[in-house]
Amino acid sequence: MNIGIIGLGLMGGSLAKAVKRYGISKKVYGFTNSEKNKKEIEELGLVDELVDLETLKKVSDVIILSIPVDAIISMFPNFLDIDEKTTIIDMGSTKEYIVKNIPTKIRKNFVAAHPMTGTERNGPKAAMDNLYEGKTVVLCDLEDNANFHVNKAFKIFQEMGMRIVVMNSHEHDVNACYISHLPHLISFSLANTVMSHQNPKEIIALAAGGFKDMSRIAKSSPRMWGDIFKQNRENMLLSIKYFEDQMNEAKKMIEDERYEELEDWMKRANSLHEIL
Ligand SMILES: NC(=O)C1=CN([C@@H]2O[C@H](COP(=O)(O)OP(=O)(O)OC[C@H]3O[C@@H](n4cnc5c(N)ncnc54)[C@H](O)[C@@H]3O)[C@@H](O)[C@H]2O)C=CC1
Ligand SMILES: O=C(O)C(=O)Cc1ccc(O)cc1
Repeated sequence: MNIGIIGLGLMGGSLAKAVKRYGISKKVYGFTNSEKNKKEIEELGLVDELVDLETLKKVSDVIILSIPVDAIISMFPNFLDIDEKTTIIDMGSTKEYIVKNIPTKIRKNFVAAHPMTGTERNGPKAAMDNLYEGKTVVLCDLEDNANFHVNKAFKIFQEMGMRIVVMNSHEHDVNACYISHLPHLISFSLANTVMSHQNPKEIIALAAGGFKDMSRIAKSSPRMWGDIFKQNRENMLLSIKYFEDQMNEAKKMIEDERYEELEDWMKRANSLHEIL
């Protein structure tokens, strides 16, 4: 089998490394729309060959889309003439909007996936050797795919040492919102709160582990996250409301000096770690 990867940043570059290491792909082809990245991809030796999109479509048995979630949607028209045996897999962080917009002609070929692994870094230099091993990948709405394509996707992810979870795309987006999208928004908010202070350097000079833990993902790509917040807008708005409710509850208890209640509130938060 030959795999073609569109977008060779953190996710695509790491995937290229994994499929090569496990011998999953005879040859690994890549396509990027960025001249700057081409040089880096070649210097890092991420793929066997960088090709244009039309060539990638012809030579690949499986096409992997590891580009921002709005770019995935913009790519759809390019795939209307692909061979019925070509599998397309997207790695986007949102799923419902993507699945809803897959053209009927390629719906059976298009497997919607979300690897639950990553970092705050982006671009080809962020590609890692062991990003996927032992991690979970969510596959969505598989009832709309042909078995031939589902089996190919299972084979690739299993051979990379991943655990597969199957879920509908709506449920995926609700869960991903609370476990990933809201935490990223909170981290961006915390970073902006500190950066809006009159002397952020003085504050940051005191930063210990807790602040570093909570602000690491505020370094993530605004381009990538802007698309995710847009595509998961409804779930984001609801989760922000619930988060505001918690902040307001804490604020009120501090205002009213109800410190025993505040402790109980924190004890309830501690219990998360009994199930994490
Ligand atoms: N960063 C993370 O931790 C995770 C990201 N994802 C998803 O994976 C996808 C890729 O994310 P990353 O690899 O982190 O981003 P990245 O920014 O590191 O890499 C994306 C690459 O795609 C290229 N690209 C953009 N539009 C393109 C187009 N139309 N044609 C060809 N190449 C194009 C860019 O030049 C860039 O190098 C996104 O959909 C994201 O939501 C999923 C799980 C984790
Ligand atoms: O860096 C981290 O801790 C992440 O949570 C990375 C991440 C980003 C986006 C995803 O869709 C999944 C994982």
